[in-house]
Amino acid sequence: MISRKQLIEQIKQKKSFLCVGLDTDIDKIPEFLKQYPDPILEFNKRIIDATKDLCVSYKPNAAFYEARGIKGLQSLIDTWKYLPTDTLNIIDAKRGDIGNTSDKYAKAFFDENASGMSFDAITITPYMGNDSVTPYLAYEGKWIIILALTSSVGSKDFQYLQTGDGYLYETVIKKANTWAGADRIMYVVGATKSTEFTNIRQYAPDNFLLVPGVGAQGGSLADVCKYGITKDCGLIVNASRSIIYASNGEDFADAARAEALSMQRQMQVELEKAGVI
Ligand SMILES: O=C(O)c1cc(=O)[nH]c(=O)n1[C@@H]1O[C@H](COP(=O)(O)O)[C@@H](O)[C@H]1O
Repeated sequence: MISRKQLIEQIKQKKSFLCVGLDTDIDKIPEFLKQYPDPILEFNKRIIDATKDLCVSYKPNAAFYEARGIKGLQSLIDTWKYLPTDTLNIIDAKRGDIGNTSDKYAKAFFDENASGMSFDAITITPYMGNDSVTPYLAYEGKWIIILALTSSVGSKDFQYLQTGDGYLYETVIKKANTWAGADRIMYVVGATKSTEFTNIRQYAPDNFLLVPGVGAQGGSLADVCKYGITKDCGLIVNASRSIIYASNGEDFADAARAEALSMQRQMQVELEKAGVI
């Protein structure tokens, strides 16, 4: 469990707002790891060991684990057990369903006694509304991270539709703000949408924004910070492939560290510029 205050402290201490995405793909990890009983877990452990002083968050994407069935679920559980307790550990599950089903998703990812996992935060699709979100909020201290404006090309299909109250993504933020405060809700905003950050900050001045889309998707960290950083930082920037697959040789963990270090250094500059540290 990690509170807003603890998250901000971590950011100041590590001079970083990096989230390392554990989108671990059996077809992309180094060959030599295949000798281990669970190559995915072995890969994740080494990535975590190599980056944990440089990042404030980890985000395994559930799809990469679920795609492997029972083996994958076990890797996810064991990865969760290995995650540091002081980082914000996000399950990127992008769930959303009617209340009693959401109850079960919340149990699956937040209740260690039920499932063997208890992440600090979960990504949620908001389109089924209030009752699809409230079951997660029943878990005290846990975060929900609502998709607002995604990094994907397809974001224009729905998120930019005019609702009469602005774009649909703006309506999502305004509505979700009535469900809980900035100590429980974060919003996903893609790094590829950096020019929208000024606008988004009007509706979400204090919320942390989870920002994927730098690295492999081409978003710019400098632009994200220019428009989105706040006095408390207010940003968690995710990179998955550009860090974890920086090399697919025996040096993969060192290469991941080098990539994470380069991002952390840029983040330190931005934190200093914004007066956060
Ligand atoms: O919710 C997310 O994390 C997410 C939202 C979004 O708008 N775009 C996006 O890329 N993501 C996720 O962020 C990660 C990005 O991975 P890389 O492009 O490899 O850095 C993937 O796990 C995506 O599923």
